[in-house]
Amino acid sequence: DTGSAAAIPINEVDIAYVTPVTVGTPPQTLMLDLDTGSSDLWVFSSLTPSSQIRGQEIYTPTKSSTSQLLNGHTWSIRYGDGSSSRGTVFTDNFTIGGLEVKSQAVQTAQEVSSSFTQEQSLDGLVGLGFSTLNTVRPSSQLTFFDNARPNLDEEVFTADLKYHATGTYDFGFIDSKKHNGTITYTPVQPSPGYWTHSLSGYSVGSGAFQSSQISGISDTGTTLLYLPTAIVTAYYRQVQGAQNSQYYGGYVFPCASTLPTFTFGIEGARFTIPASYINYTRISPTSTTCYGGLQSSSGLGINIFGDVALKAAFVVFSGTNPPRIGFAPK
Ligand SMILES: Cc1nn(C)c(C)c1CC(=O)Nc1ccccn1
Repeated sequence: DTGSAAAIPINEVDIAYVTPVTVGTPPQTLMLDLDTGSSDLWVFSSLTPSSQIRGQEIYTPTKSSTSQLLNGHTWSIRYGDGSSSRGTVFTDNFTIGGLEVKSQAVQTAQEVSSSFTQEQSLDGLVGLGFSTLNTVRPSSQLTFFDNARPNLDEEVFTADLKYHATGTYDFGFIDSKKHNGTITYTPVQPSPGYWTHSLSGYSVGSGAFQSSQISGISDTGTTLLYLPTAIVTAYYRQVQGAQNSQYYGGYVFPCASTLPTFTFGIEGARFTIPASYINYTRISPTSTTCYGGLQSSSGLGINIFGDVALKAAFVVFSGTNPPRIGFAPK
């Protein structure tokens, strides 16, 4: 089997991407954020207090003839940015881009934090990390990818995220039309459950490539690129008027600044992030101060290769044994 579905930016700065999925019988369509940085599949639902819903579509298990309560099971997740959700669990038929998993664990939210309520175009998440991270108790549940894997033509899914445009997620095949040239693979450390791998180094603008192993996670559910402070200060040193603002919680600069590109290495391959991706957003609609798409990871305890980096490549998440991740130009 294979599947292919759109990755649609939810706002004009690509803060997140959503993908249409269907749950239940007859199918209920929701727009979910496919997130390689977590492993819970949760949705806004008929069990979510209406005070916490602002325009999201919901899954109503009682309207589905194929839903089954997973008795006595609950879940609770907190993301690195402080957002959270929790609730109960049903199993039901679940499809992404024509690929169906029967009896997928669908985690129904009974509480979501304010940042999820405020994200009106996001109806939940599909965790595509390793199932070891799943928070359902007393028995943890498998991700959509782990459930689909035995039926997939190839044990892979790919992310082709785009800057200010709709891209695709493919399951079970590598679409050669979506990338130019070779896919460079590098090993993934599957513990504790993120797609953890190393960059082989970086360069700023036309500067020399600095070889250094930088370990981090490729996370489609995180907007920006978070790297060690030394790298980030070297980058913004090239930007007139840039500063690390306590007030705004990161590097800001005059929107009219000319930003350098940022290049990262995967083994011997090089991927260049255009300056436009790093000129992320104005700090407020009328401001001439802009917030950077490259920020320091020092407070996070982990480096995160989020959408700002991933949209510069065609990315193959390979569930083979051992797992690996591949990057190709596009
Ligand atoms: C670890 C981390 N620290 N900080 C500042 C960020 C943004 C992260 C990553 C993160 O929280 N990603 C996320 C959030 C909600 C849903 C899915 N993914």
